Amino acid sequence: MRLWPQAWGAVGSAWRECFPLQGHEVARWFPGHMAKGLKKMQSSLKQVDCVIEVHDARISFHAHIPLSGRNPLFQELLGLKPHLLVLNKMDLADLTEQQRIVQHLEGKGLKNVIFTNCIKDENIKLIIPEVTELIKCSYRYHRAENLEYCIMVVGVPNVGKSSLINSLRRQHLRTARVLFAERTINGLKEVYVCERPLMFLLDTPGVLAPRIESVETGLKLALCGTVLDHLVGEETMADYLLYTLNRHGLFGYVQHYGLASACDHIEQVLKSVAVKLGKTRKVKVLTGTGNVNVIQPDYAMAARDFLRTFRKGLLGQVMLDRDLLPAC
Ligand SMILES: Nc1nc2c(ncn2[C@@H]2O[C@H](COP(=O)(O)OP(=O)(O)OP(=O)(O)O)[C@@H](O)[C@H]2O)c(=O)[nH]1
Repeated sequence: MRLWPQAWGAVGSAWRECFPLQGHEVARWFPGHMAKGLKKMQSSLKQVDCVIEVHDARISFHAHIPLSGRNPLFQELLGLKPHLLVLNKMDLADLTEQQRIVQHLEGKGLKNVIFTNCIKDENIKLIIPEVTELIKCSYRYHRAENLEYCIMVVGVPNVGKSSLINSLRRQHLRTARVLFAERTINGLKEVYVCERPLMFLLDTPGVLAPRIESVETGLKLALCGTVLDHLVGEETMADYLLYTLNRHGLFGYVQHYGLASACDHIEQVLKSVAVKLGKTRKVKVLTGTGNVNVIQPDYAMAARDFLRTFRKGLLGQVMLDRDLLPAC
């Protein structure tokens, strides 16, 4: 829900112009355990006709950052394959500037882009015809004689790769009958998704670019559930979320939590959230007369709820990359 600040008595409020990023070590948030997954993907690429890269639509501008940064060979092979970019979770994204996003991505060489919602199967039917066309227009090397298509689905963790595969199966397989025994290629599961044309998708583990360009990018990825929240810190993430919502004029949180007004101070917001949810905790305080138990708002629980509510889309649709949109 988009409301203007004055609706909540915040007339004249100046929202923070920037978020304090110092003191955060982004490298620590993104564990380097992804090399194994990359290796499996790299060795399977020769048996693949097309790559579907899935990204979170809320961070569309980061979609041109190659997943494969560390491994030039993988990147090279990936570059030879037809490529479709799926910007998923469109239901959670503010797509007011969809046209400009698509133009920006085209400028970066990403010409085939489809926005999807895998929960409601929105735009899913566009994928197989697009992939088929891309393969038909490409050179398949030694696979030219092969009548079945093998598509690799890649993307950072939690963007909806498995959901996309399930959604494609829902849309294209009329029968629950298992027509093909499950196969694996280099340990990656191959899933039957379509009969005509005969198409299999290769599910891959979520893989992140080895180096995240900035703390702010790290925070955006974290808000999208790409890393475990506790590695970044729920309260830091909640603060970055509040900063973003206020800057974007998204004050749905005020109504959702029954706050008196919009506010840019995370501590105050989390306090109100905790009180509203009845989340308190006992803390021992040392006084002159000994230990006393004091009831305090549970800020950690409140931060978790704030993030969960945002991820369910209950605080409004957001484009986390809005600041990166090039000026017209
Ligand atoms: N709102 C919304 N949620 C989605 C959509 N697609 C997937 N999800 C949710 O996003 C979460 C992650 O989806 P997965 O399909 O497990 O993502 P993944 O990319 O396979 O995750 P990894 O295996 O960790 O790499 C799940 O809770 C899904 O229900 C979508 O289009 N909209």
